Amino acid sequence: MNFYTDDKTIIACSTGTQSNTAIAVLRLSGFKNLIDLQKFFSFDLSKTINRKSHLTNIIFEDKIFDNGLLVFFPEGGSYTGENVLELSIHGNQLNIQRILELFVNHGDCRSAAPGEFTYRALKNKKLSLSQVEGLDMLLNANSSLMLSQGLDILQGDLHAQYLALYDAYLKLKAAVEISIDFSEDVGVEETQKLFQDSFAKFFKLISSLKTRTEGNISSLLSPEIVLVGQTNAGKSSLFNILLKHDRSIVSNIAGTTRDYVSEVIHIDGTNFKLVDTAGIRESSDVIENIGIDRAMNILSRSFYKILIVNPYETNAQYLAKFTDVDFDFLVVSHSDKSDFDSQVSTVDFSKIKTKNIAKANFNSLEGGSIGPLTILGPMGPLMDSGSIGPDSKTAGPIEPNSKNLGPIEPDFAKTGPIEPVEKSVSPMKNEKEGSADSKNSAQILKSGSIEPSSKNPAPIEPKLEKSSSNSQSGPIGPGPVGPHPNSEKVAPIGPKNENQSGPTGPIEPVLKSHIIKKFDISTANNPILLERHRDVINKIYSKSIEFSSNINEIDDVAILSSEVNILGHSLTELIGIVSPDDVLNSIFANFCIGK
Ligand SMILES: Nc1nc2c(c(=O)[nH]1)N(C=O)[C@@H](CNc1ccc(C(=O)N[C@@H](CCC(=O)O)C(=O)O)cc1)CN2
Ligand SMILES: Nc1nc2c(ncn2[C@@H]2O[C@H](COP(=O)(O)OP(=O)(O)OP(=O)(O)O)[C@@H](O)[C@H]2O)c(=O)[nH]1
Ligand SMILES: [Mg+2]
Repeated sequence: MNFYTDDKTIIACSTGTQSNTAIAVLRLSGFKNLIDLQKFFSFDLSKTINRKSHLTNIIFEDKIFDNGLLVFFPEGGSYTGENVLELSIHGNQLNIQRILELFVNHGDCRSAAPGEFTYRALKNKKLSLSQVEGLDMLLNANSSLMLSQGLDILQGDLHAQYLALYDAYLKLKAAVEISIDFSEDVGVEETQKLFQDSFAKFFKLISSLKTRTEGNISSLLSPEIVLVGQTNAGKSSLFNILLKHDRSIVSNIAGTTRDYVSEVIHIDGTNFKLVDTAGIRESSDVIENIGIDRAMNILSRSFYKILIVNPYETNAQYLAKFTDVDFDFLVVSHSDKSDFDSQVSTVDFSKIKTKNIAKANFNSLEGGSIGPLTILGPMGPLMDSGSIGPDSKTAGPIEPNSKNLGPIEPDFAKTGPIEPVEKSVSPMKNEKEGSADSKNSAQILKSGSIEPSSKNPAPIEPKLEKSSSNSQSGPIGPGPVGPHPNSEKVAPIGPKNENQSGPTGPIEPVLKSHIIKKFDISTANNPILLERHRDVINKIYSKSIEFSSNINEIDDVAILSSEVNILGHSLTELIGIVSPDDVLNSIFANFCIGK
């Protein structure tokens, strides 16, 4: 952090130096007296009213450089905590450069390094470390989720929660100290109670923060929707259908490789990267495997995974490659063809794990249509919804795990994360249970997907719900061909659903509503988007579990005391009392000049 060492006056343009704009704001911070800058202004600086704007010419040695507004923020009451002068000038880039040079050459200033105003705000305790991280998130956000969380953090919400945790920690530490000093006077039982109470409060706070670190959070930061499938499955057709109404916001993503194409689509305030993977045309196994590896890579980091299968050109070996992938949607294309149903029945879907299935016609003039599909034959063990109606799994019972978070439960260590609701009842999403373990899956299915839930949400697309029944989607018998032990339970459209018709409609809004619904559910618990915070929170959480197991062996207070200190160290890291240089460096790495 060597460029932040002096306390010279710094100056920069805070409104960007890329293109000409109507107005640009220059900021100077750290000068001793405003009056010392008089030579640059026609306005009499002794008449300056703090934090009010004054019209002035910017001058030097009889030459007028520009006409603009100045605002003075006195030391202690400014963004950086130092004396700050803001100049709103005309935003021509040459004008900006000329005025910056004027101050640097004649005003005892130097150009600010990127992030230096904010660094001074941090140094002068105008911002906490996490507020700086929030600012970074806000300034570099690419979704409304990041914008809102960045602002929340900047405004100190998260910091306040950390302080509450720290406060609970100090009480816990006090309880440890009391037990060392007074345990004989107070009595073992009393001491233990004090301990447990203070630990319970602390643990409650850290647990609720920990739940916000669960799940694949990095996939939410720049969420990708990935289309995979064999050549001619219809991936590009679906890609175009989904992009159709988003052309204005569409942009090419830099860094895409030749083997996939991606575009940004904007759904409900969030930018998603829609990725069309290339079908593999080469006959060589080696090349095909490279292609599949790449698809796997993209899939593993993606937010929403769509598998497209053309039942007329399906290769069982290809499908078998994806048995470990948890798809969000399986779309069986070419539903417009006459012998579609019988063709579908020839495909072995038994190894595919997906949350939703639909048939689709990508070839229609109206932009593609989607409809319910019954897969006749063995179903994938983890499929839980056969139509595009409301996802049953989004509303099931919450995983029993979540109840285990009480502080002094004996088996914290086993306490799984509280998954977002969708995950908790969707067996395929339950990574901890091992998605390939059919025994586990069967158990989860029993409790998760069959139970009709009172919490079932309203259908996401009510108008689609009403649409006419589809002759191709008749009910199926109880796992007619399926040797799979779960086939009866997972049969998406069982014989009991006499009137099962499922919605039929345009593909674009239906898929988008599924995608946004998953995004809403995944972000409902306000996940902590800062990786550093997640790491520290998890560290504190596991240390507290270790700590809790020692509570009952209160005799060895020395150990307890040293453990509580270790806990304290991680906490100060979280709060930013101790900020090692590398932490500061990585936080400031993203800042631009003028911030
Ligand atoms: N013109 C301008 N706009 C801006 C900023 C700025 O520095 N200048 N900001 C910069 O990023 C953001 C706003 N953040 C700011 C935060 C604190 C203070 C400030 O003067 N704080 C004082 C006084 C507070 C008060 O009077 O309520 C302080 O905290 O002591 C100013 C801007 C966005 N817009
Ligand atoms: N009849 C009919 N034709 C379709 C349907 N979906 C796609 N097609 C046609 O199938 C062909 C292949 O579709 P694409 O969308 O290019 O397939 P892809 O999966 O992108 O194929 P690759 O890029 O080679 O991996 C095109 O001629 C489409 O018009 C459908 O639902 N019904
Ligand atoms: Mg294609």
